[in-house]
Amino acid sequence: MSVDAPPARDEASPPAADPLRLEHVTVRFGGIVAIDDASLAVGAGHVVGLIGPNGAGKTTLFNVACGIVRPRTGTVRVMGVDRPRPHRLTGLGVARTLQGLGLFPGLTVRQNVMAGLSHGAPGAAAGLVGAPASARFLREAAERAEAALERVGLASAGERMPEALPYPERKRVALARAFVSEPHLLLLDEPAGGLGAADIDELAALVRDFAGGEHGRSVLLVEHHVDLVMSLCDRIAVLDSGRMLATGTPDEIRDDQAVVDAYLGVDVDGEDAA
Ligand SMILES: Nc1ncnc2c1ncn2[C@@H]1O[C@H](COP(=O)(O)OP(=O)(O)OP(=O)(O)O)[C@@H](O)[C@H]1O
Repeated sequence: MSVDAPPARDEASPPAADPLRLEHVTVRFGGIVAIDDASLAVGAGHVVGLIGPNGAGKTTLFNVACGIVRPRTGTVRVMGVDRPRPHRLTGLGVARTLQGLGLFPGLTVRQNVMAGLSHGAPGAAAGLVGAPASARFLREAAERAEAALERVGLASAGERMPEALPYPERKRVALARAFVSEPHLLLLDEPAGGLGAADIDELAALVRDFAGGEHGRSVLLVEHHVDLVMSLCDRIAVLDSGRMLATGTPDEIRDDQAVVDAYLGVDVDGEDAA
């Protein structure tokens, strides 16, 4: 990393077009068709949920959006850029969290969050503690990391090692690492995984706070926790066996018989759909 200051997002000018647009995407792993002609858009200022049964292809489609999986066919546009590589995402105003944690075990909590400001992919975190980063970069990155930690309720955790924190707090460190670059588009893969009800409520508040306001920030949320998706999302897309089964508002998805049959099974209040 050789920049002089952490990347700043221009809050006054969110993207005019959809921050994320996937069209007719097909992904195969050997003989398995993981994604079959699926399309998905996340509009400016929208929170979009991606749900579906185990093995439906949610993480694969998420990884297509992140540039980690290259689809065989289809259009992938992220912040107006065609099929950007993962290392370009931060520079484009995109941040992501992955399933699980993905924290760097040898770095402090603050350094982990600072890594969310680096443009380079491999070795990016090392750049934060090594020679190439300037003193000014490190000072500003540390300040921004502290602000992000404060935002997720971990103001005093910067000097600690992630493995010393309880799992829900480590999940919040991962979220702070995504928030620190002040992205226009946030991609979250199962952020509620392993969390209890109180932590899920806090997560919902943090995502709502991120997406709200006049800045038009957008979120793609892959999640099994249907109540969270229903309460947070403007629109929901439902994948089943790699195909897009339905897209719509939470109410439309809740009432969609094909979705109920394939995935929901019982309504979100916990009563039998039948
Ligand atoms: N790297 C891979 N190699 C081979 N098959 C894969 C690979 N990744 C995913 N698959 C297969 O692709 C399909 C979609 O998997 P994916 O993990 O995207 O589903 P998912 O909806 O995220 O599932 P879950 O909810 O269990 O996380 C599955 O059949 C899976 O076994």
